[in-house]
Amino acid sequence: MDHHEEVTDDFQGIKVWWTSIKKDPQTKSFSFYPELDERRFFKLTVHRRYRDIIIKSYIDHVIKEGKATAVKNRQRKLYTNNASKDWHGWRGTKWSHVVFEHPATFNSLAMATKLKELIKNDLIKFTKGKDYYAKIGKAWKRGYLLYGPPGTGKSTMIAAMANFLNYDVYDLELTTVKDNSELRKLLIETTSKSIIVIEDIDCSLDLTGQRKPKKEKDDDEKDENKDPVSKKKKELEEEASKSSKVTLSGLLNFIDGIWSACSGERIIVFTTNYVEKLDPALIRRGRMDRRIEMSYCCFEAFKKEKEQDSNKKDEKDKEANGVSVKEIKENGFTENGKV
Ligand SMILES: Nc1ncnc2c1ncn2[C@@H]1O[C@H](COP(=O)(O)OP(=O)(O)OP(=O)(O)O)[C@@H](O)[C@H]1O
Repeated sequence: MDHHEEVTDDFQGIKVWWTSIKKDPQTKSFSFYPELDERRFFKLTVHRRYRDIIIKSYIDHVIKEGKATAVKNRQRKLYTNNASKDWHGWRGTKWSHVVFEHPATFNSLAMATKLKELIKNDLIKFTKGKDYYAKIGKAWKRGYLLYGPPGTGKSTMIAAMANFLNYDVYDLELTTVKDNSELRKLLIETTSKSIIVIEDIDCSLDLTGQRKPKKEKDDDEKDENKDPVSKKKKELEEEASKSSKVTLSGLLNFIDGIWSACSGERIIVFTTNYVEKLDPALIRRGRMDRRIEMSYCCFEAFKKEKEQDSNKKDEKDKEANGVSVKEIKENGFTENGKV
């Protein structure tokens, strides 16, 4: 707002006036930073008879709305953890970030509408649950397990969740975390209003809690048939990996423990392609509040996809010829709704 600009607001039928005021410095001393000497404030004017209501309720309401708007307008971030050798030194940080700009939304996600609504309601309930979690004495956190074959939209779902809630995303790569103590330090540094993601949990930790990089695991079978040099190299690598461990119990304890001590809302999402490989302790209720199966899309979801494709095609055709294409071509479905 400019100097002396005025806006009005309405609160429970009461009209209030806000005026922006700028005051120049009283002293005539010379300053290299003149703008720091300038004083700006807002004057609130209201009829005398509403003074009590405005002081008791309106000011709180304005502060709350202000905070919500700041959260909505802030640039969200996608964090990835650095290896511990990069944590120290004057430029050292535990997490690196880029601006999070994934376009996925629940609208663009091809999935049964009922399930989408269920997830959205669950998320909304969670964000409004501050008092509830405080009352029951539990950390304000929620765990989701997304499982299903590759390419069924698990990562897309996480992006849609982050966009829906306006949360930051922490992509925690466990294969670069040496031990439980490093994991603890990383988790403590996460901020509230964030989603912590551990993708392909079955590849990052095996059932004994030992780390194992995904690529290594995929190559295991091929390596068996290789020459003795490769075999020896693999043995040495395995030895090295054993000396640095993030255990499953460590991970679970931190999730349950650390965040009870930290205030603020956090969601943790695990993804896996092989739910049957996971330790039941990881996926029991209380640790993973919701388990969501991502599968090849049902009829409803497929229809949505086709509609979107058709809309995109419409736009393109309009650009090219000035005519719209209405027809959605028939596609093959099986009777149980899977494609
Ligand atoms: N249900 C879906 N709705 C919209 N797009 C989808 C859906 N499923 C997959 N896709 C698209 O397919 C691609 C792969 O999806 P995504 O990476 O989310 O799958 P994933 O289950 O996380 O795979 P992986 O297990 O290999 O990590 C993305 O480009 C995404 O847009």
